[in-house]
This record gives sequence, C-alpha cells and structure tokens, in this order.
Amino acid sequence: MALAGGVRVRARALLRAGAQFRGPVLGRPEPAAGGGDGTRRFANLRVLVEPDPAAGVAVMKLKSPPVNSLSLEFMTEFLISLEKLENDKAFRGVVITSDCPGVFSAGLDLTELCGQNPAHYAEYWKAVQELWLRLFLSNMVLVAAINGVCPAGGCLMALTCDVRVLADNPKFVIGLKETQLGIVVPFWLKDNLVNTIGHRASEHALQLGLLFPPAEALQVGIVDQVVPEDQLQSTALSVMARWMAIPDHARHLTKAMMRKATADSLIKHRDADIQNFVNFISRDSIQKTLQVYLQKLKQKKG
Ligand SMILES: CCCCCCC/C=C/C(=O)SCCNC(=O)CCNC(=O)[C@H](O)C(C)(C)COP(=O)(O)OP(=O)(O)OC[C@H]1O[C@@H](n2cnc3c(N)ncnc32)[C@H](O)[C@@H]1OP(=O)(O)O
Repeated sequence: MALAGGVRVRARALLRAGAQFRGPVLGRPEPAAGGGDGTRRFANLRVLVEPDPAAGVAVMKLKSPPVNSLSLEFMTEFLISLEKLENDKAFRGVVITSDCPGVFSAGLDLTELCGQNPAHYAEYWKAVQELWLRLFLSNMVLVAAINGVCPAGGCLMALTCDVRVLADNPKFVIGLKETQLGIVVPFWLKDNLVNTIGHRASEHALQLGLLFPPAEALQVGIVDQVVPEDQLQSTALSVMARWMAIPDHARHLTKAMMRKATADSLIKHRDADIQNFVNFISRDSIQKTLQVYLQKLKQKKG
C-alpha cells in the first residue's frame, strides 16, 4: 500500500527540506555505512533505524523528545522509514521501541489538536489513519518492545503490532485513556482493541479509560509478555526469530486475512471518519478540555 496523497506530499516536502538520512537509502544497494560499525544504520530526525540485514530485521527507535508525541512531522518520518523497510526485500521484521527514556509514546500530539483550523485537523487525522493502516497492514512481522509509558496514541501504535513485549516497570502503563480526556476512540481503534483483548474487557478498558500496569496488562492480554527491563530487547529479538522461522508468504497472507475486515471498515469510511474527527475536535467544549489538560501538563514541573 502506497502512502496516501496528503502524507506523500508531506513526505516529499520533508525530504526536500532535508530530513537527514545518515547512511544509505534502503532498497538501493550501497556499501556499508553508519557509525563505522559495518551496519546500514540510517536515521531521519525523529526515527532511528538500526537494520540487521543478515537477520532480516530492523529496530526502529522512536526518538522525538521529550515524549515521542505523534506530531505530523514525526508520523511522516516514521512512515518514510517504514516504507523503506517494507520495500526492501532484505527486511521481514521490525522491532519498534523508544529512544526516549521512560516513554514509548505519549500519543497524539496535543498541540496539533488545540487551536488549529479544520484543514489542519483533517490533515492531521488523515496522517493518524495512515499511520494505523500502514502498521496494521504491514507485511512484515512487527514486534513492539515497549520500554516506557504507552497511553492512547502510543497504545494505538503498539496495538497494530503482531506481538507486544512490555518492560516490567510499574510506571510503564499501557491503554486507551481517551475517555479520561473527554474524547472517544475512533471505531477502528476500538475494533483493534476488541480483536486483541475481547469485547467485554474492551468495554471496561475503553469506558473507564484504563491504563494497565505490567501485571494487569499481561492478565488482560493487551501485551503478550512482560520481562525485566534489561531483557526487553533480547526478548523482542528472540520473539522475532520465532516468527521469522515461519514461511513469509503463508504468514503474511494469513495476517492479511485476519486483519482485512477491520482495516476495510476504515478504508471504506475514511472521509467520513475524518469529517467526524474534525467536527468533534473543533467543538468549543473539547478544545477547552484539551487546552486545560495541556496547560496542566506544562505546569506539572513548575
Ligand atoms: C474522535 C476524536 C478522538 C480521537 C482520539 C484518538 C486516540 C488517541 C488520543 C491521544 O493520543 S490523546 C493524547 C493522550 N496522551 C496523554 O494524555 C499523555 C500526556 N502526557 C503524559 O501523561 C506525560 O507527559 C507522560 C507521557 C507520562 C510523560 O511524563 P514526563 O513527566 O516524562 O513528561 P512531561 O513533563 O509530562 O512532558 C514533557 C513535555 O512534553 C509535553 N507533552 C506530554 N505529552 C504530550 C502530548 N501528548 N502532546 C504534546 N505535548 C505533550 C508536556 O507538555 C511537556 O512539555 P513542556 O512542559 O516541556 O513544554
């Protein structure tokens, strides 16, 4: 699946503006490059990709400090990196993790949702849809190595993965807390959660806006494994090795079959979903709630 029009235009604009790829572009054979360590490490500004072509695996590290919030720039750069890996036959699996200590991703970038105009909200939501669709329908095996707090849009990214491994730290909560902010998750994210933890558990999790600490996250099934923090990366790679042992074609056709109906329900109603988001987020009451919340976050330190 190619990047959707708006996101592609933005991706091109970003590239023209000089998103910095250190090392070769994947898919074009070039000599080994990177930090002199013989790897084909490359990065744009907000995503660091550490490829291991011999294993067929790349590690994507989210590095948009302070909290990896899903700004338009971040999502665009993430999608560019993902597409490069997707188009390179050398890569069959991706581990997604964070380079920001203690935070996997803080979710949607609240500054993108406050005080902007409807055209901006529409562009933003289209990028969120695209991020979810591209991850959810990826042919590659995706393993989330969750090494920090993972609320809302952070959880959205993790839920698209085939496997979620969470580091065992009581601060590393995961879940869809949207109702706590007075917002409603989109139907396709609700479906993604229901597919993962079942209907009844989703009803509770979504209505209460629950954020699960590790033991509860494992119990409800929103993550597949909880491991000591220092074993997260090695566990994610050994989980990956197990999935990579399955013939690729059969595995990804099976994945596509399992996920098609959920993805199609968004693909068929994409424009209506954007319009619904724009109407909702533009309401005065929602704007006020989000602004107060953002202010509270900013005042926390003071
Ligand atoms: C139909 C419409 C509905 C659609 C819904 C779709 C589903 C998704 C929804 C969302 O994702 S909404 C966003 C939900 N996310 C949150 O509520 C998380 C908010 N952040 C936090 O709780 C904390 O920041 C943290 C992630 C636990 C990290 O805490 P820490 O103490 O390490 O950092 P802070 O000092 O709190 O933050 C640093 C810095 O970052 C800013 N910031 C934090 N989160 C966001 C964010 N989501 N968007 C934008 N900016 C964020 C925070 O204000 C601080 O800024 P400065 O003070 O440094 O300027």
